[in-house]
Amino acid sequence: MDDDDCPPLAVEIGDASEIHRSESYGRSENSPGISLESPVGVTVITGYLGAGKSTLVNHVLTAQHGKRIAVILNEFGEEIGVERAMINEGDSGLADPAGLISILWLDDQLESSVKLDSVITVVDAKNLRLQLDEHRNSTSFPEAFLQIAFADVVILNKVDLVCQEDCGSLGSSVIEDLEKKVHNINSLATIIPSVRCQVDLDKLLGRQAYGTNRLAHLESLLEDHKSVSAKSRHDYTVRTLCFYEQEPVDLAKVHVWLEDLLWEKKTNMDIYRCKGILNIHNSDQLHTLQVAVVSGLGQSIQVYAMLHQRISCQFSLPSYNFPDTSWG
Ligand SMILES: Nc1nc2c(ncn2[C@@H]2O[C@H](COP(=O)(O)OP(=O)(O)OP(=O)(O)O)[C@@H](O)[C@H]2O)c(=O)[nH]1
Repeated sequence: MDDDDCPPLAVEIGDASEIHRSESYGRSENSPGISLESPVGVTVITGYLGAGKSTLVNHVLTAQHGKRIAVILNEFGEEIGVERAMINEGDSGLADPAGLISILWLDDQLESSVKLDSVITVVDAKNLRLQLDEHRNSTSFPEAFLQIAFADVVILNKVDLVCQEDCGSLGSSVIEDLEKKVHNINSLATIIPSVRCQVDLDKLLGRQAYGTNRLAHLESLLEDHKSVSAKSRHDYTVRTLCFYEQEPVDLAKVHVWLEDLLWEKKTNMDIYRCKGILNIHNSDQLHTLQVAVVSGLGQSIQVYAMLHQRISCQFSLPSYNFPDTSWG
């Protein structure tokens, strides 16, 4: 197995305060004390046709935030650079954010000048239901699933079209229902309802969703979704599933488990994204886990989270059979 093909390793957390000092969302003249050496954060904005991506970009570019922002447009049709690399991944490459994530999420040791910060998916509140329903008679999932599965933040845009006027009780229940649909696919995504993507940019930029050292953030994210569990064993959509283990785990066993799941594909499922925190035997440090996998088309699954040995997965099979989680 090449190094590149190796399963992801849990990363030891060093002195967190030290790490935070050297990390930033890009370089800002208004951020004294931030190292000029820190990589520039890259936020990937994705979403279905017409959902409001350009509207969001315009908002980001015109809002007063003191950050210096560059936009790279990846429009369909101009086969250059990153886009060509993604097209070569397969015919869904353009709308599936996985290809772009794999290009931007680089090993720290490569000392890249850019760093993947987070994936933001804009969805159209009016059409989301239709877009998700498209898969019913298909063997693969429409892009809408993948875009939500990879999202750290989902902007539920155009809520004005589903709740008229002041968004009374009927409107809010429609929004709650849509939020539920999104969380069924990806329970760890932060959902922000919006009109014309008018979202507080502090909630979008600099999230460090792929950071290996934001322990408190990751822990509270996972804790909030502790209740997510394998409720339905018959579900044909992409979804999230959680595992939780009380006792410290053996890192080697976790590696084998991940290998079976991600590389050997013993479950015959595709994994998109894993996040987690591990309490390892004989280690006085907690370990975090971040995985993003570029998968092919077809049945899909997403292992998402571990909280002290808790893992959640999004999956798409009529029944599932995860490798035994005896990590102790
Ligand atoms: N009613 C309503 N219209 C919106 C909202 N946000 C965006 N729009 C409109 O929706 C249309 C599509 O918005 P865009 O921002 O161009 O969407 P996009 O995702 O960039 O579109 P493509 O690049 O074609 O995929 C435009 O006419 C916007 O003005 C919203 O919250 N409510």
